[in-house]
Amino acid sequence: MGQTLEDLGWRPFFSAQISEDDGAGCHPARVMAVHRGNIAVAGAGAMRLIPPYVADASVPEDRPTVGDWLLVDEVTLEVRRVLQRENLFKRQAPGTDKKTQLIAANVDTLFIVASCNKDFSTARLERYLVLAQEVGVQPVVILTKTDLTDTPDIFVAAVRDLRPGLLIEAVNGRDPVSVARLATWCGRGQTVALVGSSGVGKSTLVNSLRGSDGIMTQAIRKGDDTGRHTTTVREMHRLAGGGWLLDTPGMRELQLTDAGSGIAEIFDDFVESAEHCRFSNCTHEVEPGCAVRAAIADGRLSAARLDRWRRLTSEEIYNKASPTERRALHRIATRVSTKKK
Ligand SMILES: Nc1nc2c(ncn2[C@@H]2O[C@H](COP(=O)(O)OP(=O)(O)OP(=O)(O)O)[C@@H](O)[C@H]2O)c(=O)[nH]1
Ligand SMILES: [Zn+2]
Repeated sequence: MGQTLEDLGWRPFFSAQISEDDGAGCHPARVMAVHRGNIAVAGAGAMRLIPPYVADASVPEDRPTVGDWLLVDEVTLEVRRVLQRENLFKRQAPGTDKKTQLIAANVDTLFIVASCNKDFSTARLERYLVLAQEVGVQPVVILTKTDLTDTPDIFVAAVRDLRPGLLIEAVNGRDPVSVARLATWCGRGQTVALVGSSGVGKSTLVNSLRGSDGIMTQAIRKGDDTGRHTTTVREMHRLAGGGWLLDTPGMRELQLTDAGSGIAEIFDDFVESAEHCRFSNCTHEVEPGCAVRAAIADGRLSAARLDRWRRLTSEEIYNKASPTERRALHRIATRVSTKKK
């Protein structure tokens, strides 16, 4: 195939992690797909299926996920170690044990997809921006279905208001010429991932970006002879421009977890304002001397954003809570709503 490590996204951040001791008998390879019993890795040589185990893995984060760079033993094909990641998408499995699931690693750009129609929601976009912030990945908001509105500028302006300097592209996802403007982030060795709610046009975008399907994914499928449905694996798709796309159901369903610092950064104006409230535990609802309500009253802060900030903050508390704490939160929530009646 004549593929180089650079084509796969290899760069100084990773090569700097290889020491002379590592040198002999092992080589770097990137995880192109994760199946139930093995992982597909690609390096300077051919794609191979290898066991997913790492000898001294103790926490889930030590295990390889799609997008990871590994040092693989040339003879035994064992994974010696997972190289330090530029970033990592993960989530807590639903249920009580809250096991950590790794979704994807080493993503350069997160496409946050929204459509120019009634489904458009800045609150949702804000959640994804928090996620990008938390993971440490560059977000680009992609507004789709520009062909279905006479006023795409209104949508673009609404997104621009969320955060100064935010990268925004408005496209008709079905038109390859229009989608071509996303090429900047999809070039050789670049990795992009995609989030956005159902129906906004992610698959359409993916199809336009992929052009004719990559040889990579076909090679992986051939090795996966169980005929398993593709949604059970996580894999990278080759893009026409030489980049890589991570599009998995897990990626699409990502929720905010441990997003505390991300929320604080996006709502830094609220956090700062709240420091001037008379009471440190001010809920900014009824308390006297509330600096946040004062700022809203004189137009420095927006009431709609206060609402979103509250929702994100309370959701974060809920996500971090243990099952017992969650039950307690439920009780409090029900008590509050009955009191209001
Ligand atoms: N007119 C127009 N239609 C679009 C555009 N993008 C997507 N669509 C249509 O919108 C519908 C939903 O698009 P999908 O690409 O399936 O949306 P999705 O985000 O992948 O949805 P899920 O698979 O549910 O996550 C399809 O009928 C697409 O043809 C666009 O830019 N313009
Ligand atoms: Zn207050």
